[in-house]
Amino acid sequence: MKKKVVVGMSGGVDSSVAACLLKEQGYDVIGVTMQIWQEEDSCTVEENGGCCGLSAVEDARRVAWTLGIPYYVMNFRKEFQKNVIDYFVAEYLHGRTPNPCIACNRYVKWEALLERSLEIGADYIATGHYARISQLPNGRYTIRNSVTAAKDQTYALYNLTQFQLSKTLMPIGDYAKDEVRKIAEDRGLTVAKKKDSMEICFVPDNDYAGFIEREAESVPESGNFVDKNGVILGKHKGITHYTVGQRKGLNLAMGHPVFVTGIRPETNEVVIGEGNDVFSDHLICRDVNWMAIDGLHGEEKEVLAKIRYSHKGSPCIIRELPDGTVECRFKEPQRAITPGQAVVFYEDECVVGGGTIL
Ligand SMILES: Nc1ncnc2c1ncn2[C@@H]1O[C@H](COP(=O)(O)OP(=O)(O)OP(=O)(O)O)[C@@H](O)[C@H]1O
Repeated sequence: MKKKVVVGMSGGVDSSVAACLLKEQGYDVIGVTMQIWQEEDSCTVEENGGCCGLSAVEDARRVAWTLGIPYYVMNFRKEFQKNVIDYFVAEYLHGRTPNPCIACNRYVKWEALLERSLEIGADYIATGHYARISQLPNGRYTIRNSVTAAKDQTYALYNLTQFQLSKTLMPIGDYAKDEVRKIAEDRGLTVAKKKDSMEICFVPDNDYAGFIEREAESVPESGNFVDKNGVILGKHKGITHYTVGQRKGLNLAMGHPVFVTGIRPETNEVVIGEGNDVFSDHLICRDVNWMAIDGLHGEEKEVLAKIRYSHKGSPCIIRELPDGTVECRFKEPQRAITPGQAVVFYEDECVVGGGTIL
């Protein structure tokens, strides 16, 4: 009997081609668009990057019709609100810089969608992510870099569980973006030339602070910019406007470039320093999800660590601390290690694991 796969269709070219390739490989394919954020009738592709609005649904439906596969829209707004929006707002209010795509992947795209897909008799779910899933000789599942380094999305997928990986297909990871567009064009899929989506789909114009002010129960108040000795340098607009490493928009005339080096929610202070103060050669992370290995078992390990989505990765040694957190010592100091962001460890292009920077 044909294996059944639910493909998460965002109306973009990548997930459309994922559905198309799986159909051609002989799977019984079902297309699903998750409604996760905006109201259906108030949202356009331009506004939200095409992840869940009416035009995304129309595009996905048209592709499903062209491919001759069943297509459904499922409501995941509650799951998205709780696991992504509430977390995003709370992290900023605590002076951290969250990565909502990682939370969305683990808890909404995988936990919620996989659960519902299994309930309707599917064997797998699939997405149009630029990453490849493999099973290692030790039996564990891991995620390997996409063949297209520029599109690689492994960083945002480090938090998937072994069970989730064992039930997932990512057929796009073997292709370059222009190959994906070519496949779409050859098969007559109307989304072949569609623009790529923005980084965070639910924040219009990248205005995080404005979004948080609309979502949070109370608006963050103005407070002091201080130097590392506590000397007051000026007034800030509220801690949610800042992230570690930030230089622009500080409105501080110090006569030389200054940067945010820390955020102190307990005293409502933003700490300011000079270029050198933004560099550090170590970090500690919590809630580590191991992927290629099942833990360090008291050993140290040399890996490549990425400290943000756009970071190219830097060599470091990791070791587990008695409280279960993991320490990461870099060979070279790194710029703007930011609490709340993920650190993801790689070995031979495979995700070893990752956690949240403290
Ligand atoms: N609202 C949604 N409903 C169903 N699946 C989704 C949705 N949003 C994203 N996905 C799935 O997650 C994958 C990665 O999402 P991302 O936002 O990075 O899109 P993308 O790389 O622009 O891909 P696409 O071209 O398919 O939009 C998509 O390819 C799709 O499979």
